[in-house]
Amino acid sequence: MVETSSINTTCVYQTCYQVDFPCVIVHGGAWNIPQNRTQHTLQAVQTAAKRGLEKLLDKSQGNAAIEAVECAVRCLEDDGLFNAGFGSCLCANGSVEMDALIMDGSHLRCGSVACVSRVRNPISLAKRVMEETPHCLVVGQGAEELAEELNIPMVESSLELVSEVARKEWESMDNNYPGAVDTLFLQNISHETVGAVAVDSLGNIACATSTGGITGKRKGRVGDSPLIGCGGYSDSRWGGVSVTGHGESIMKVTLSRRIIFGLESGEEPIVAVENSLKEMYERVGGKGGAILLTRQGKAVIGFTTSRMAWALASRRVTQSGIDGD
Ligand SMILES: NC(=O)C[C@H](N)C(=O)O
Repeated sequence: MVETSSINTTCVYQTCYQVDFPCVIVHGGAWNIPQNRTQHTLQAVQTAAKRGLEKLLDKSQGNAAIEAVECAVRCLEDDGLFNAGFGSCLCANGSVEMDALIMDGSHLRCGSVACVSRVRNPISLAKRVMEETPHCLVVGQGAEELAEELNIPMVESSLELVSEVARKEWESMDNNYPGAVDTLFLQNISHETVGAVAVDSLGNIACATSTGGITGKRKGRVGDSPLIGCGGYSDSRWGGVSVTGHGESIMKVTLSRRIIFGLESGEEPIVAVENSLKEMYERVGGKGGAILLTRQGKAVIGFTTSRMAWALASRRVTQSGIDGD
C-alpha cells in the first residue's frame, strides 16, 4: 500500500505493512537514485535485510535485534555503492569521515562514533562503544585509538575507502558544501546513508545508522547520524527508527525521537512518520526519509525525496521498494 500526501509543496511518500516478528527493515538512503543504480541498490538492500533476518532466526544470538541491525548495516557498508564504509562521500579536503550509531531499545543503551576515517565498518565500532565502554559517543582520533585497542579492522589511509563514484561527485561539487546541500537534498535529492531497524522474537527493538555524511562537508563536521534521537532512536516499549536526509535539518527537529514521541502521543505509526517529515520540511526546509518498526508490528517507510531504497524481511513478509509514486 502506498499512500501519498502533499503539503506546502512537499510530498510524503509512505508505505505501511503489518509484519510478524522477528522482522528487520533496511534503508539505503533517500535521494533521486539514478535508473542505472536501481537494480544494484535494490538487490543490496534485499540482501542486507535477508542477512539481518538470518541473525534474528539464529537461536545462538544473544540480543538478536542488535546483531541483526549490525549485520544488515555492515553488508551495506561493504557494498561500495552506498555512502557508508567503503564508498563514503568525501569532505572538502578530499578525506573521508564517517559517523555511525547503534541503539538497543530494551535498555536504551547506545553506542556511536563520529569523524572516523580509518575504520572499515564504523557500525561495528559503534556497537563496541555501546558494549565495552561507559560512553555513548566517541569521536575522531580517540575513536580510532579505541578501534586499535579492540582489534577492529582498519585501513592505513581513508583514501582506501574512496570509491570512483564518490570521488567524481566530490569533483563535481567543486568544494561547495551549500551547493552540495542544495543539489543533494533541497532539490529532492539526498544520498545513500544506510540504516536498519529490527525486532527480535523477544521483543527487543534495535536500530543502526551509518554514513559518510555529505560531500564537501568541513572536516570535523558531525551530522545527525551518530546523534541519539537524530539519526536513530529505539525504545522497545514503542519502536525503532533510522533516518536519512539533510543532517543539519534532522538535528534541528530531532527527527527520530520526534517519530517515537508521535507514537507516545497517540499518533498512528504512519501519521507519526508523515507529520515528522512534514514538520522537518515546513520548519527548516530539510528533506529525507525514515523507516519505523513498532512494537505492534507496523513497518512504515516514509520519504520526502523522490526515491528511497528499502527492504523488509520476516518469516512471512518480504518486501522492498524504491519509488515514491
Ligand atoms: N545522506 C544522509 O543521510 C546524510 C546524513 N544524514 C548527514 O547529514 O550526514
